[in-house]
Amino acid sequence: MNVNVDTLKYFIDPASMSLPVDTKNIFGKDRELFLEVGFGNGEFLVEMAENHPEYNFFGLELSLISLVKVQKQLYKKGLENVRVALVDARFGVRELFSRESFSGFYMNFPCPWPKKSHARKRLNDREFLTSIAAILKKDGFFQLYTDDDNFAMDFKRSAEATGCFKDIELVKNPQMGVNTRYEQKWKKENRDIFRVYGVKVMTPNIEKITGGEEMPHSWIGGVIDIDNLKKIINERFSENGTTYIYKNIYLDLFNERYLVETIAVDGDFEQKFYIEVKRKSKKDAWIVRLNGHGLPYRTKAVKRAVYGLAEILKKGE
Ligand SMILES: C[S@@+](CC[C@H](N)C(=O)[O-])C[C@H]1O[C@@H](n2cnc3c(N)ncnc32)[C@H](O)[C@@H]1O
Repeated sequence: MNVNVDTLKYFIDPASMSLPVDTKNIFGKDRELFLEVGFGNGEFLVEMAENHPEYNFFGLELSLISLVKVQKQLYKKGLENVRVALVDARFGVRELFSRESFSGFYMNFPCPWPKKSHARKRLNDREFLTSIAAILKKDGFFQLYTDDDNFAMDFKRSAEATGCFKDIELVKNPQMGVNTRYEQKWKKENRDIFRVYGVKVMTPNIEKITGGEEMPHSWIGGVIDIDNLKKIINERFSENGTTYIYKNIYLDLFNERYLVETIAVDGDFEQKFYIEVKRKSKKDAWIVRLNGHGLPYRTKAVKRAVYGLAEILKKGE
């Protein structure tokens, strides 16, 4: 079965909607809501959704293959109470949702990234646990399963450090499992399994890098100076923790426009996208705006890249 219009109903593209995601309306029915991060083959997400039609479930994944697989399963089973998005959970948990919108957070066998050089990829630092605390309701819970004792201990320590959770516990080889592919795999190898659990008591304040629905754009009257832009291709512009670089210029003669391939980085969140510079003959002006295909999240770096490009092109005015 290929992905079709029906399987796509489960897919949410948060970059193309105003944030936070309207979790009360995207399911059609407002029910208590649970989040799973890194659902992989989706055994847990699908089983939970099937066993609990009274709840809604949201899943975040980085792997497109996993996302497609899960959508097919949901469609086959006719489930209506799940939505999935392709997004890095570090960004997604912090940026996509309203405060206090979930009753529970699940993460099963996340990649442990044991190498020191990969530490930033581990989803168990204080920053990540603070983001989890922000989106959980009071008395909501987090639950982690992992085969990696260091990962489990760091997750627990980070949860404690936030001051946002109570009843935090780390249990070795708990009676109940989650029966995912990775749990089965590690159990076959006789590895120990760890469960970390905690209950939310306090909502922290989080500073988000997204916000507002505004689509950054700028008008330039008359002539633009493309030569000016060519001179700064691959130059790095940095300001207050944001960076942007214009990588390439493509001329689209047919549509009287340029597409400028751009990379924008907020902290360690990188996005690649196109800024469109299009002539509007009626106004005898050019508009500089985000290209609608593959819209990025409108972070500070993305907005600065759009307005910065307009300034560079204006030099020909
Ligand atoms: C080891 S697999 C576990 C899959 C499944 N939960 C299980 O127990 O079988 C880890 C999963 O997390 C996903 N993942 C890794 N980093 C992620 C991130 N930053 N955000 C969202 N998903 C991520 C991977 O794509 C992969 O599917």
